[in-house]
Amino acid sequence: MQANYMLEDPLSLDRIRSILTRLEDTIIFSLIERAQFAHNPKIYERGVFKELRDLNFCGSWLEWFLKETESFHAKARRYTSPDEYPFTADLPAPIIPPLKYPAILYPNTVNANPSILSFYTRSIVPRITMRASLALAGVKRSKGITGDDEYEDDGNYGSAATIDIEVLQAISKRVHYGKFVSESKFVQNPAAFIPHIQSGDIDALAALITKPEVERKLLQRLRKKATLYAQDFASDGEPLNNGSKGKIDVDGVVELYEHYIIPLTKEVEVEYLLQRLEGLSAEEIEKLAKR
Ligand SMILES: O=C(O)C(=O)C[C@]1(C(=O)O)C=C[C@@H](O)C=C1
Repeated sequence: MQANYMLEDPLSLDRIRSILTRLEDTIIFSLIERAQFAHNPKIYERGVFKELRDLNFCGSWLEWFLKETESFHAKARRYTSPDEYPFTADLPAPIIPPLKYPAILYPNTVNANPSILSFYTRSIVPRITMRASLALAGVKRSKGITGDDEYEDDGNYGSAATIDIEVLQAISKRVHYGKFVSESKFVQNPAAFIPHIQSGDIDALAALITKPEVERKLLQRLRKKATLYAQDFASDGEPLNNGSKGKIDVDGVVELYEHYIIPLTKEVEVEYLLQRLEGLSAEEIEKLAKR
């Protein structure tokens, strides 16, 4: 959570959207970092590393990195914050008492991390690392090394997984902010949502939370930002026009938002709404509807 979040209205939609906008920068920059390395598909497959099997760890290299990193962060109470969601379970307890956060969200069990991990490793990494893998193929071909697999593997398993975690955490935070967006929309007009929550009408809820104009502007802004951040600069700070395609595939970044991040945020928003009345009495719901 932002340090000043207690001072402002935590459910102001403008404030929440400004956090989503700031997270765009974090996501683009971390994708640029990941794109410097080859795909390294080996780090996403379970049981490949003998060294992990020797540690009795049966997950992938990335899963091992997640477990180790999140265990450490959990001790520093990272996951007691309402906008932080770990990818692994059975984490250690914080060694210092949790901060007291005001209860802004309605209690819920919505967690999109399994979907995030799956689309990131299966679709995003291969897409954004294509250039690094192709460059590596050029080097290996010139050295006379053959074999398609080798083109995708630069051996930087630690660096790649470290950045993967940064990207995953940033996407996770962004997607789960959908809960705050949803709560904000719900409290502005509970009566509009309540009948559809009660009938479990997912399409009607999705229609209520969807704002096409906000999405259109977001994608436009994202393309501009990604184009700018992908630009290479000469030592004097002038943009380099050397025919290089830049540090990242801009279309890939826009597609990531269009096809995964925004739809998943909307899914989180709808799932959150579906749980929004759980445990409330008929009288409490009626009172809410009249607000
Ligand atoms: O800003 C909102 O109102 C949101 O719900 C967030 C978001 C997004 O993921 O960026 C999702 C759905 C809307 O159609 C517009 C944008």
